[in-house]
Amino acid sequence: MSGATAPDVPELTLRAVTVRFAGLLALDAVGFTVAPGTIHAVIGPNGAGKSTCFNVLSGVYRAERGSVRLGAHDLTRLPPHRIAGLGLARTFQNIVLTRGTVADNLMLGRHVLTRSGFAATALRLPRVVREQRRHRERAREIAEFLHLGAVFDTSVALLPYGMRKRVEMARALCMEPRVLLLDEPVAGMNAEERAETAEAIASIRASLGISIVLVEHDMGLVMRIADAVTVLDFGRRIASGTPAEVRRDPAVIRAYLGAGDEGGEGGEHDPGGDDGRSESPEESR
Ligand SMILES: Nc1ncnc2c1ncn2[C@@H]1O[C@H](COP(=O)(O)OP(=O)(O)OP(=O)(O)O)[C@@H](O)[C@H]1O
Repeated sequence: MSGATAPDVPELTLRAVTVRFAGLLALDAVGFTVAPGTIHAVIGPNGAGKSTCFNVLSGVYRAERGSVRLGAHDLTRLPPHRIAGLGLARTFQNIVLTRGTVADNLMLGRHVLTRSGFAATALRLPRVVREQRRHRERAREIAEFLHLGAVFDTSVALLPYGMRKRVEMARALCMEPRVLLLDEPVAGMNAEERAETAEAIASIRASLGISIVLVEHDMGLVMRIADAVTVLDFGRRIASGTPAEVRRDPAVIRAYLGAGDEGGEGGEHDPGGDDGRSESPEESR
């Protein structure tokens, strides 16, 4: 299913990560490994700890205990910009880009890779101009890869919601990450936009061979494109395995039915179990 893994994509490992907010254990000794070049989904009912996990990975929150490693690098105590510099790029759940053109936003993603300092840039030295041109060409390639080539010079404010979210994904890809962290990439999208985004995520993995960590409520999407799934509930890892394995796991079914009891129907938060109540991956296609 997956294409070749890029040669410099290392394993990403969380070991026994614990995060506490004023006595509440948001993550309780959670661990999992993202194998190079795979799509690894982190799922669970509301409040399970998914966003906390994401924020630990990207350096926004610091683990009280445990560790995060990317190959030989210990990321546990690094600030977000150092983690980004080591090749972890993230998208944000609630960001909706409103300013500049698609190109402007993608060039922001290239910023971490820009060598020229402020003075050289201000003076527009020839090597700076060459470097900028190279970055712009690469940004255009990435835009085309995500079917944004036709709107490269268009203001993002004029684009439909789903496309803006894809610009956000392209911006993260412009950082040339080895691991891409996607925080609810299809939240708020209609069915057509969801399908396009699922296709985009699968082709990022297949064509670029990078690892993808996906936090997502849309179970149809997770079951369809993830290689491995970690399930959290109340800050604990309650299951892990392939999509087929976790959707059959009694602890997972129990966790989601519990969430369904509190919040009405299981709906999109349902794991797609075999009990007939669930939205199956096939149904949501
Ligand atoms: N900054 C914070 N301060 C205090 N409590 C927090 C903070 N962030 C998260 N929490 C709590 O930690 C627990 C885990 O929250 P988290 O947002 O990680 O869950 P989630 O699985 O992402 O939920 P959702 O699906 O609703 O986004 C929840 O009980 C939440 O209220």
